[in-house]
Amino acid sequence: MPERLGLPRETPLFERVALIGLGLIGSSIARAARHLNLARTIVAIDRDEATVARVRELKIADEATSDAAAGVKGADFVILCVPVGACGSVAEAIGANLAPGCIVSDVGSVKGSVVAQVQPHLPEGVHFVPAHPVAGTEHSGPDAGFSTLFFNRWCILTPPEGADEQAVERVRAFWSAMGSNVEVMTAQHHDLVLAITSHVPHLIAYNIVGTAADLETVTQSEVIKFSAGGFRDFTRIAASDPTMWRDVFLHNKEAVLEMLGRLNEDIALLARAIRWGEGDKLFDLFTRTRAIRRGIISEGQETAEPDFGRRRQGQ
Ligand SMILES: NC(=O)C1=CN([C@@H]2O[C@H](COP(=O)(O)OP(=O)(O)OC[C@H]3O[C@@H](n4cnc5c(N)ncnc54)[C@H](O)[C@@H]3O)[C@@H](O)[C@H]2O)C=CC1
Ligand SMILES: O=C(O)C(=O)Cc1ccc(O)cc1
Repeated sequence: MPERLGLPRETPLFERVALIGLGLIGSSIARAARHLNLARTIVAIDRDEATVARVRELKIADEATSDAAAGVKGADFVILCVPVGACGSVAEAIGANLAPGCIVSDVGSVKGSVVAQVQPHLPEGVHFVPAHPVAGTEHSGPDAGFSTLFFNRWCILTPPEGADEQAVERVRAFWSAMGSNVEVMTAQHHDLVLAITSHVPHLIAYNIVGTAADLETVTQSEVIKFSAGGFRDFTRIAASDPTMWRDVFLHNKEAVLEMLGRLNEDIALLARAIRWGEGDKLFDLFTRTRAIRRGIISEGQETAEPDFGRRRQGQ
């Protein structure tokens, strides 16, 4: 049974949850929150009128509007689900309308920059608990979301020093109820770890697919025709949302550049091993990396299925 601060399922964790940005992540939260009764009322806010209209059609929220300042009125939990580069302007637009005691959170893939952008716009008495669900896909928009996206995935909270403990626990309870494993760390540590585990891998995917497409000897049809195995996996990642990923790189610049520097050194060593026929070096590395993959699989991250339905029936 996921943690719900000891509340029964009939009692929502929050009264009025305002989600700003109803793309993949925001719409997944809306679906999960409704399915698991985490909010009495869900307010969907998106600046794009077509998205607001689609949210109404999908019936994944109780209210839908493009007016963020009006939409957050009376909310006890507001989650920014917009690209990280938009968090500051959204916080500025809603700041004056946030009720005292309201918890503001986000889902951004970068944390340090989001804290720096958002914090100055939050009035006294509003609690900020940044979050990052380490779960997603290459798809975007309100149709891409699904209620089980966060099940058995990590969600990292990066509360600033001196953050309200009760607010942190309520945000933890929200993500735990959606099936996430919650961990707390500093924003700076988060940005360093995610630079190597997520941001640089995406950059490599964008790069390799771009390079293959640019190669004059490899025509478009051959890239597609022979894209079995490794390259095909890269094309999935490289299909991820351009706005979101542009913002990630611009807002986690230092950590990404640091990790890219390390990566370049290691690639130079690999090139050298290939040039000089040092097969043992290649074999040793590939053996170590295979063990890492097998470790990930045996921890069940790739296989576990959510059981929201069974839980709901108390089984
Ligand atoms: N896509 C993924 O796999 C993951 C994304 N994230 C983070 O979640 C956030 C959202 O990403 P997605 O849901 O994938 O994006 P998305 O592109 O599917 O949705 C973003 C939504 O935000 C809206 N939006 C943009 N600027 C806005 C503004 N100023 N005011 C109101 N609405 C605005 C857009 O109209 C769009 O509907 C990003 O910060 C991203 O870093 C976190 C984990 C995984
Ligand atoms: O689609 C994939 O493989 C992802 O890696 C999804 C993803 C993208 C961004 C995040 O901050 C977290 C998860």
